[in-house]
Amino acid sequence: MKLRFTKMHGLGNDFVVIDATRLALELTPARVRAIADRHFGVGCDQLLVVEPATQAGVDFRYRIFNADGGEVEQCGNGARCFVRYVHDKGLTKQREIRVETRSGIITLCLRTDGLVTVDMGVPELAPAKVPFLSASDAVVQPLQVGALTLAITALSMGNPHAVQVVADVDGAAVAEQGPLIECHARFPARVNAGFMQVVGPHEVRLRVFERGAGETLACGTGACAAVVAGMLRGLLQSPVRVHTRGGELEIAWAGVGTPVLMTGPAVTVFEGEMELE
Ligand SMILES: N[C@@H](CCC[C@H](N)C(=O)O)C(=O)O
Repeated sequence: MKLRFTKMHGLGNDFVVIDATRLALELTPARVRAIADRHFGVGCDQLLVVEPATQAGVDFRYRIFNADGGEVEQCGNGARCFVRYVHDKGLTKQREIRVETRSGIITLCLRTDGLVTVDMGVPELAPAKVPFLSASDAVVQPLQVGALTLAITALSMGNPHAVQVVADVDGAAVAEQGPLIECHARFPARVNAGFMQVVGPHEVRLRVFERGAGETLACGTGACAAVVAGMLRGLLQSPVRVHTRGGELEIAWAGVGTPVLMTGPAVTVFEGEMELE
């Protein structure tokens, strides 16, 4: 079966995007892994699928698959690419759309300056909602990783995040700690591991070891989670400029119980056709 796709990225977090609005597409984990494979497939951190909405008052269904084949709840950089894609492909003329994801409805806005602002929803702080196994709801919690006790903030941006503050993000043990945190027994759904260096009250540097994809050049939900964690810890004030290895995002948050707003670019790289077995 031949399948048309578009290659996109948000700050180097790269995606294969497929229009399944008029196509019944069976995406098994093995098929997703084959598409995402950087040597034998197209290559991407995540596969994004555009589907018709299944409920009233929503424009599309937005599905997200990690490179490891697992379907997940949310992807921030992907959300910005999603609105650019449906607009560029003529699937909608609206610059503001509402899309359903596994973790609820989010609103995406393609601005006239080309940047995209996404209302990523209200962060979940209760450990059970992350999910994070903990009897305490303290903002900073100890997490035993090998011989180290890390101080993490666990929260959900629709998907699970564990954020720690580091002195120097370039020297952070992302490759060593990332896989151990991702699969830590206290995160039953696994977790995205963020390493944040605070530069000032409105500026951080961030690296994220993503669940199901490894370290990516940027993680949109990771940037939102880092800013929420930093604000809850009293280290940051909104808005915050987040420097990732792939570029910059601006994150705004008015505080507990309010949604996080993420603004950044969305880029189309090329179009193609692949053989899907
Ligand atoms: N790159 C994404 C997050 C993608 C999903 C994540 N790896 C997970 O498993 O939750 C982003 O930009 O938010």
